[in-house]
Formats: sequence, structure tokens, C-alpha cells
Amino acid sequence: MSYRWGVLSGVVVKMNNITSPNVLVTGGLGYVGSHTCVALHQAGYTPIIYDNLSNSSAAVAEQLARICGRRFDLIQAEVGDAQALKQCFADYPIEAVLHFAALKAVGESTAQPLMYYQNNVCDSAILMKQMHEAGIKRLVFSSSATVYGDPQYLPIDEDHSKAPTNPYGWSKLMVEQMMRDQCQAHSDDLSIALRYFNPVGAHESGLLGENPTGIPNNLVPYVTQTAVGQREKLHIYGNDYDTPDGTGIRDYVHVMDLAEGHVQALGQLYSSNGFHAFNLGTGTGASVLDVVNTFEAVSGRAVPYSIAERRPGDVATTIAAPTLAKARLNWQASRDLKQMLADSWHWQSKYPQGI
Ligand SMILES: NC(=O)c1ccc[n+]([C@@H]2O[C@H](COP(=O)([O-])OP(=O)(O)OC[C@H]3O[C@@H](n4cnc5c(N)ncnc54)[C@H](O)[C@@H]3O)[C@@H](O)[C@H]2O)c1
Ligand SMILES: O=c1ccn([C@@H]2O[C@H](COP(=O)(O)OP(=O)(O)O[C@H]3O[C@H](CO)[C@@H](O)[C@H](O)[C@H]3O)[C@@H](O)[C@H]2O)c(=O)[nH]1
Repeated sequence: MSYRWGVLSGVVVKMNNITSPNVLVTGGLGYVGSHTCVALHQAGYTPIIYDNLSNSSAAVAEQLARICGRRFDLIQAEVGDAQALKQCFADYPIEAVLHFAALKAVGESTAQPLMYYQNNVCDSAILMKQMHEAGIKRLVFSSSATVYGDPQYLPIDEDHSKAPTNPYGWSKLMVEQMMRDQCQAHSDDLSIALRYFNPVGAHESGLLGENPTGIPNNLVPYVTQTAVGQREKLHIYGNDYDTPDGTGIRDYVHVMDLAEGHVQALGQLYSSNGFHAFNLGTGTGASVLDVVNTFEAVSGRAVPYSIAERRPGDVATTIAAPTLAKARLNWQASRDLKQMLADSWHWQSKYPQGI
């Protein structure tokens, strides 16, 4: 059965009659959201995907069906469309919302801040209002290590000062504040912000992965696209940082580890109310040259590179303290850098142009 809500709201396709708890996944066709749909399915939840396809492709839904052996219902709509949300909450009993949908390019957010505040903050307020009206009390939000700004100490724990250095980062911190205030106002609301460090890697099948449009901003997709021949060479942004090899150090975390972190966070939402924030990272750092060398070793491909100027806004090192997530969510990253890069390469070599 399929039916329309009208031009703005898109299409709902109802295909399944499943009794496992429904979880609404906004941005479920995107990079982290799609991998999380796999982990949710494995854990016995039914993801209902809600995405406007602004930065993803409907082909991801097909890949999910291949991995999971079933199709998930897909609602193509805007998070800021209150009517579409109302209809969705009327159509499905929803246990919890996992809110991934956002714009995420730091540079673009500096050039077009209002677009970021509208899409990431205002639309999140609309989502939270509709959740409240529908009596849905559980929310897991994709936050970012970017809320901390320039590290004052390492590793960065959740109490570190919050001082975003760009509108994207502020948009994440503002949504966290809305969640905090909403939980304060409604004592039975439960919400968790997960502050990701640097998500990389792909599903082990090679059927899902990071699918950036245009020239990648992030290191790992640039490395894999260079290795597959799409880019001539990698530009390493600075080799004069105060790090052992002079290149920037980051806490890379496998996207399937992140996905499993969301499942753990959902479990926590049944036992503890109020607002909580957790870092999701490994607690160890890798430099740009570590990434290049490890990638070459696992892929057998050369990655030509040259040293370029530092990129404005970059810091030398960010590393998470992931201890709170271990203590409270019983979550710990288990996949190492080799695995992350081998899986990224598996995906990229299978789909050189993405999907
Ligand atoms: N990937 C990272 O490096 C990283 C790091 C920290 C935090 N995050 C956060 O994690 C979340 C997921 O990131 P990702 O890397 O999967 O990004 P992504 O762009 O791959 O996925 C986001 C998805 O949301 C959809 N979307 C965006 N705005 C929407 C809207 N208004 N209504 C409906 N759908 C909308 C897009 O079409 C896309 O499918 C984002 O909130 C991002 O800010 C990502
Ligand atoms: O072509 C490239 C791209 C990156 N780098 C370097 O590689 C490292 C990692 O860069 P990148 O993958 O762009 O990640 P971050 O700059 O750490 O930013 C990511 O991680 C942050 C913390 O989660 C999020 O806020 C951002 O949105 C997300 O892009 C840094 O040292 C960069 O200078 C290069 O040398 N060449």
C-alpha cells in the first residue's frame, strides 16, 4: 500500500508489518544514519527512515535491503515539515527518535550560517515539538566533538568547556541546550547527545560507506578517492604541528562502532531520564601520516601526497576520553585503524564513483 501526503511531504511506503519496536531515524539514508539502521535491525528494532535526500541517495535504501534482507519504510520529507512529522507519528507507534539529519560542512556553515541554524536548529525544534505533542519521550541526537572548540586539555572529556569555532558547531551545541531545557521542563523526557569524534570506515559488506558529494573535505574519503584514481594526490594540511610527525592527530572511530553506540544509547534511555551527553571515540589518536601509511599497507595502493599550508581552523590534536560511554552505555569502540581503512577501501573499490 502506498499513498501521498502531498508535494511538500513526499511519499510514505508501507511495506512491512513487524512487531519489533519502531525507531524513527532522521537522516537515515546518510552516512552514519544508514550504518545505524543496520545495527538497529540487528538489535531487533525496526528503523523507520525519514530523510529529504538532500545529501544522500535512494539507492542507499536498496543497499540496506541487501544487507538486512528486508526493506525499511522510507518517508521522504523535511525534518522541518511539522505536518509530515504529525502524519508519521500518527501512522507509526514510535518508541524513540534517532536524529541524524543535519547539514555538516564546517566551511559552508561559516559562509551560510542562517541555512545551518534553520536546518539544524529550527528544524530540530520542530521535531522536538512534534515528538512532545505525540508523547514520544526518547531522543538520541548526533552531536559532535566540534562543540568543544579548541582543546584546552587532552583527552577531551564531556566536562571540557564548550566553545564552538563555527556556526555548524554552534548549531550542535544549541540543539543540546534545547534537549537539556526540554528535559528540565518535562521530567519524564529522556535524551542523549552523542558527540562523535572522527567517523570513518564502512559496513564490512562494502555495500554501504561514505558517499560525499563533490570534493571531499574529510581526510579518509580524500585518501580513498586518491587511491582509486579520482584525485591526483592528497594535500596534507601542515607538517609543522606540535605532534610526533608534525601532522594533525585525530581520534578516528569506525562508523559501525558508532552505530552500535546508538543502540547502547537507546537501551540507556529506558533506564534513566533527563539529558546526558557522551563522547564516542576510541581514546587513541592517529596522525595524517599514520592514516596514509596504514591505508597503503592495508590496500596495497600508493597514495601520492604533497605537504600544503595548514587548513584554517584546524588544531594539532583532538582525542576523546571515551570512559563515560564505557561506564554508562557499556560501549567501547572495538575496531582499529587498520579495520577502518580496510573497510573504507573495500567500499571505495567496490563503488569507485560512490552510489
Ligand atoms: N560525519 C562526521 O564527520 C560527523 C561528525 C560529527 C557529527 N556528525 C553528525 O552526524 C549526523 C550524521 O552525519 P553524516 O555524516 O551521516 O551526514 P550525511 O550528510 O551523510 O547524512 C545526513 C542525512 O540527513 C539528511 N538531511 C539533512 N537535512 C535534512 C532535513 N532537514 N530533513 C530531512 N533530512 C535531512 C541528508 O539527506 C542525509 O541523508 C549529522 O547530524 C552530523 O552533523 C557527523
Ligand atoms: O584533504 C585533507 C583533509 C584533511 N586533512 C587533515 O586530516 C585531519 C582530519 O581532517 P578531517 O577529516 O577534515 O576531520 P576534522 O577536521 O577533524 O573534522 C571532522 O571532525 C570534527 C570533530 O568531530 C567535526 O566537527 C567535523 O565536522 C568533521 O569534519 C586534519 O588534521 C586535517 O588537517 C588533510 O591533511 N588533508
